[in-house]
Amino acid sequence: MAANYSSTQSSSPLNQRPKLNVHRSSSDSVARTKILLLGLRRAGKTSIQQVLFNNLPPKQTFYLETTMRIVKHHVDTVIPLEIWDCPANTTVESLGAPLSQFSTIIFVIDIRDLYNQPISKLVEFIVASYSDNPDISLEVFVHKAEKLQEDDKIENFRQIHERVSDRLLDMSPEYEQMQLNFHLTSVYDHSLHEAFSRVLHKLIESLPYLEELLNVFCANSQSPKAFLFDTRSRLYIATDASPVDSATHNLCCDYLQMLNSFGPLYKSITASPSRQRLSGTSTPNIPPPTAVFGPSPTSPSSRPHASISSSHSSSPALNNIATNGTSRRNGLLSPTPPTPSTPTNSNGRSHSSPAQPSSTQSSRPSTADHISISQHTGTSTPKPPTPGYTRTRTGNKDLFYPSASTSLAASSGASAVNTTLTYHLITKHLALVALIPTAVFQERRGLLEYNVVFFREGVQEICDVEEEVRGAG
Ligand SMILES: Nc1nc2c(ncn2[C@@H]2O[C@H](COP(=O)(O)OP(=O)(O)OP(=O)(O)O)[C@@H](O)[C@H]2O)c(=O)[nH]1
Repeated sequence: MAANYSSTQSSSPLNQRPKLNVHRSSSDSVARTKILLLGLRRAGKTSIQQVLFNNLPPKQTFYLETTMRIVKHHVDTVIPLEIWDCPANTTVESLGAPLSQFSTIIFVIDIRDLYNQPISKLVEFIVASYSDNPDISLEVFVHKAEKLQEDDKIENFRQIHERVSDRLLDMSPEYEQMQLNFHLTSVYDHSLHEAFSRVLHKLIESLPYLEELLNVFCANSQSPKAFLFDTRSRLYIATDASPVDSATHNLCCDYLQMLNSFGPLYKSITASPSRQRLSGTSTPNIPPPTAVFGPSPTSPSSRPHASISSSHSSSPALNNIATNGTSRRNGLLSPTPPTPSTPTNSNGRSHSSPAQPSSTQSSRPSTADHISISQHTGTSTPKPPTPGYTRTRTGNKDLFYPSASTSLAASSGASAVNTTLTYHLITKHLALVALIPTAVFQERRGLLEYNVVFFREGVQEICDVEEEVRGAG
């Protein structure tokens, strides 16, 4: 039920994405997307910023001091953000910058605050945005939702929504054109992460490409759901086309949090500080594991050498993601549905199709050492990981990509499918978290990781373009 009322946005975020509105400050070399965080005193603005981007434990928000002046926070995720945490008395005039500079306004209202004051303030900003920046994305976080019982929560949420709409309609029917999105949020559960992720999606120009990569990955890896997460904030940057259900999102978020917590316990002998310095891609959250895995990379190229391409799609990375049970035809890897009758050896190797990359580690791209060890706990509670990593060398760069997995026991019924939750670091700050049927994970592990290589390549290309635009624009 929560999923139904947590956000009132009706159409796809893709349709609502405003034009790229970025500004470079004199002290900053990158152009940042600006987000305005507004609301009355003690509404929870600073808590939201600190919990999401500073890893502040929710309980410690109690000790935050009142914000006396505007504080600008720089956040580097898939797009560079500048979040303005404003004091309660900020007005359009005292803001010190035109609203046209901002891409999004997030207005925070305490869910128990049904009085006029917050609604008047919100309406003031909506009216000003209408004339200054009609493309701005207006988001209302009805916050501290966990404080109320389910029925009261829904009722208060409805009332706040209704009062804002009525007030705008009373002023002028033209304000109805302003698209307002309401979200129920709390720092004490995952609703805040889910809501902020949805806000972020409207700002990511490259979202359709990331989504397409995820769609292709899911289709070819038999994954029912995959997320691309920002590892530090645990916001999901993109997901595949299947609907997001809160339970799955929460599970993936928890797994990421657990990996973030346990990551520092793992250390690789091969990943010496000098190597990590050389790479410039140390992974602060999940350093590589203690064991020494596999041989050192020998090829100077990070690109897998499989010469697989397709004329059907514009992205080489998309084309190259292989399916479970692939066959090589005319130099292409093309999908063939896995046939149960195909004889396989204990490693899942198909005897009928020697060219299949799905079955063995050795058939994976030769220049990437793929070693990842999964942990099968037989429980749905994520346990400390036994991560692995992929090491890839690009020119003089030595890149480490930790990976981990845990199996989740099917809840009930003989027909229930056991699922494995997998984690693969994709870029310095982005990770792919996917649900994979355990049977597929065990039997087609090589292929899965093969697909991850191409997925990673696609995402890195997109991030490079984004960086180039922001840096040069
Ligand atoms: N129950 C609950 N309390 C919250 C939540 N978020 C924030 N709080 C509490 O609300 C209080 C105010 O939080 P702040 O983040 O300082 O609020 P603010 O809007 O920045 O306040 P000002 O700086 O005065 O404008 C703190 O005691 C927080 O612990 C939430 O989701 N649930």
